[in-house]
Amino acid sequence: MLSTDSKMGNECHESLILKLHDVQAVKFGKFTLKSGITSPIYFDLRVIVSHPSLMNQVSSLLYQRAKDQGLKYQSICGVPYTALPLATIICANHELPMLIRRKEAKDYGTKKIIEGTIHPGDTCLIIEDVVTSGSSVMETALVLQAEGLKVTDAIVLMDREQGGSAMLAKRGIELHSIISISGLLSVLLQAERIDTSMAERVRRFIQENNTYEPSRDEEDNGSSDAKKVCKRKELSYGDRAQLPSTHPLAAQLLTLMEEKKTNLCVSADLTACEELLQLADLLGPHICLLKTHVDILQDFSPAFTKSLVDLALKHNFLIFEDRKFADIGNTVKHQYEGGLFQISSWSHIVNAHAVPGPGVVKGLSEVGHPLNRGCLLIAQMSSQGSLATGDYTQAVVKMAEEHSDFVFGFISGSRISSKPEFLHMTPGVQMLSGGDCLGQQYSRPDDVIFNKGSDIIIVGRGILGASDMVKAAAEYREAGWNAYLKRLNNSCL
Ligand SMILES: O=c1ccn([C@@H]2O[C@H](COP(=O)(O)O)[C@@H](O)[C@H]2O)c(=O)[nH]1
Repeated sequence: MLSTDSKMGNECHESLILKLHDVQAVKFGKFTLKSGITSPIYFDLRVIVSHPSLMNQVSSLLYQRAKDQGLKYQSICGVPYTALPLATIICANHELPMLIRRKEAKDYGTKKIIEGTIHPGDTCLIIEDVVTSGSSVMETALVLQAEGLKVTDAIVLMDREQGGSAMLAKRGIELHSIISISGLLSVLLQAERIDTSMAERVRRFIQENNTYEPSRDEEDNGSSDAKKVCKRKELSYGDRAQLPSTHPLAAQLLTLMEEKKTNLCVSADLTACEELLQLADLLGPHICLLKTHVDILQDFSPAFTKSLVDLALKHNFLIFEDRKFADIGNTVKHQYEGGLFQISSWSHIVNAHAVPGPGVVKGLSEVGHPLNRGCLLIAQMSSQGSLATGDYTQAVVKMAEEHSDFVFGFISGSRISSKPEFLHMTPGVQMLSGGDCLGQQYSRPDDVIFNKGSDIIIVGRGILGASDMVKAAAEYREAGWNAYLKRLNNSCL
């Protein structure tokens, strides 16, 4: 048993998930869907109308999610029918104007398709119970848009993670979900409502039945995000290692990635040194980087760092201490070089927030540059509500470019610099998108590497929480590498 909090996401909305199972809003077995496909899982959220406390709980979660996301909207519309009463509760409780979409226009009287007062130019928030392909949300959005309303976001109780979010994103609507299918399965598994074989069957079904089909244009160029950065033929990791402007440590990393055929960084968030060393030895052949949080180790000793460095040499990976320095230059110098951990003596890579200004990089560089160490700047974060966006992210890119003798890349959700000498590393990666209950948000390896143009996937609980960590690491490695190859093959001239 690992001493990590790898099952942390499981208590998320646990009581709600168990209640939904109690009232049979989620069922397991063999169900023939409208499309003719046989599914091992079935959702019928309509039943919750008979459970007022559940209706209240779901409505307040939907409202809270919009609030947490900082969404600005003037009205709310529920997708008919199940989400209609949910939208009503939200609007009544918070005195918000509601719009009702009719499924068919009345053939008498006003012939209206939307009931309520429409103010063209206003933003309307869509509420939905379950999203599979996203088509119901889209239908409602189109009707609202035809009336001159803006639709930028939709909140859904359950995302089946079968492509709805990608389809809606392509059409300019961001989908925010309360429960992901992965979170639901973990809770029901832990509560012994289902067994591992059922959970696996559902996971496989979800993965194999993605409804989102990228357009020809997307297939050719990556998604629209990737298209934005695809201005010339993409260089391979190996080619980028050879560029004269590439930092020597970045060159070493890019070279070993090419040699080992891996762009996987494992986030070894464990609290016991021996377990961490065992993990490094076990997963070493699959990874290019091992990321640590040395300050969560309960039994840290200098001997541990020596053993870790030996394993890095044995398996040819680099060590990245995710220290996130964020103080004035003089202080970070001491934090990096001294104290109990003496990070600069064993960690090839560290990272820093840009908040303090360039002094933080200068301070770290005074220690790290003579040792041939390198630094990543945190330009974006995977956590919900992160403030590292927009102009801040751009300012971080500028800071990196101005200190490229020490800074060689970013922690970011996507490629944010077009300079091939910079590396992009993305945390918040799991096989299924979703999140934990403390704000972590997950994207899939393919999305991160192929669509968003990042270089390295950072995976923690997706691997640490698996019953067979080596198998899981091999799967993430394959997914990340295949996405990279797909990107190379699709890059434009
Ligand atoms: O924006 C960020 C920056 C760092 N992290 C770190 O990555 C891992 C993610 O662990 P998971 O178990 O895969 O969620 C963890 O060490 C974070 O401190 C991040 O998640 N997001």
